[in-house]
Amino acid sequence: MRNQREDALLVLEDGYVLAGQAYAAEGRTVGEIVFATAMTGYQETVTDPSYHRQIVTMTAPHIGNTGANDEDPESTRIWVAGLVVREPARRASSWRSTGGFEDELREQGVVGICHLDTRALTRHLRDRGVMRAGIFSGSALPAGAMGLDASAIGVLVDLVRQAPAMSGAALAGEVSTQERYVVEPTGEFAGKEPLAEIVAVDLGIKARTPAQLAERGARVHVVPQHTTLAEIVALEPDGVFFSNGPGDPGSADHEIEVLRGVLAQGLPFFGICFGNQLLGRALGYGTYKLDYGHRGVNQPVLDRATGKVEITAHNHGFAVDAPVGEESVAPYDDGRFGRVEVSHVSLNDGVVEGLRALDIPAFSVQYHPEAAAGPHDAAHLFDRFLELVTARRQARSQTTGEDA
Ligand SMILES: NC(=O)CC[C@H](N)C(=O)O
Repeated sequence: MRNQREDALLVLEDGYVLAGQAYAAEGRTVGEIVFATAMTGYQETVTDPSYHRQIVTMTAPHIGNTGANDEDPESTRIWVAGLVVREPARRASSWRSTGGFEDELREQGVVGICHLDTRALTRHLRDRGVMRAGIFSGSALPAGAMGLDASAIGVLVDLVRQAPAMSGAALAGEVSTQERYVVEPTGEFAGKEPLAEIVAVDLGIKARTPAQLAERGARVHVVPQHTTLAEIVALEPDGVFFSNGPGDPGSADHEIEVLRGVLAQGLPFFGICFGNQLLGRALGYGTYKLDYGHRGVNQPVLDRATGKVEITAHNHGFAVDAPVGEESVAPYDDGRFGRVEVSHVSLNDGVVEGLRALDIPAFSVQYHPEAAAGPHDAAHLFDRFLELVTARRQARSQTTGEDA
């Protein structure tokens, strides 16, 4: 905790400005400003690689209350481009805490701002849509800026407008692992022959995702974003998984080409979030940018097949443009991948939240069944994937057995 905070400004590309005080590191940062409504899980949020190049506004008014620990991060570093909080905790209190959250952010150089009206900011973003923004504090503030001098603010707005836009951004390669690694089965499956071999393409993967598969008996080969179809096939997987990740799915051409190859081989496929958008695109549907996206851990989603509602974790700014209602023939290549249905929709705004192919073993969801942080309502989707991959493994071993 610090006693003296520097002045800070939050400046949006449309000229909206809020004054506050420096939080975490001082200096300057730019990115797309979004808001996240989770009341818990701030460590999981800031370490989610899908937030790369985004400044995250926490709508929960107190951040840092439970400190920081080494167990909750979802990746090896903090990815958010900046953090906006109403009121930093003055004292961390939790038996799990091993340090302060703000200290952790500062050590990793994350520039933030606090003591500003995050409710007004969130309403502004809901009205106008998410946009680029910058946080400026300490020596990054030009003279007169805190007095809202027009030319000083103009300089900052110009800096914000020079930042790259999220639309069109291809960012998965910037967050993906550079080296392949393996997550072995855990729990009751530890040390046993894996039930299945799964290749998980890391487009910004969260640690809980391979962990969920490993807990169900799979051996998970986590591979870099630039992995080719031939490299995936060489690992002889029983199924392929595409993770969440930052950026615009409309720019992920390499991934879509690889995914079409995976689907054409009949390999079982499961995708989460970015992975759902890429399945949509591989099948020939479009994607589009939402006005302000879904980010939080209490988003209601309807499973259209069962009529059940799941309360789920979300972090997405783009969505798939596919017809909700009757099944449709996937438009790609004259329908070579057969029929598809929108399996899940958001009960807040009707946005497509899941896809299921009816003629090939592929499905995906726009939300986060790995639930880190968030409710565990959707964990059964990992069971569904394991059923697909183990069924294929059994069918394959029977064929090999007959051949032998
Ligand atoms: N969490 C994710 O995978 C996000 C996917 C994509 N970058 C979006 O914002 O919609």
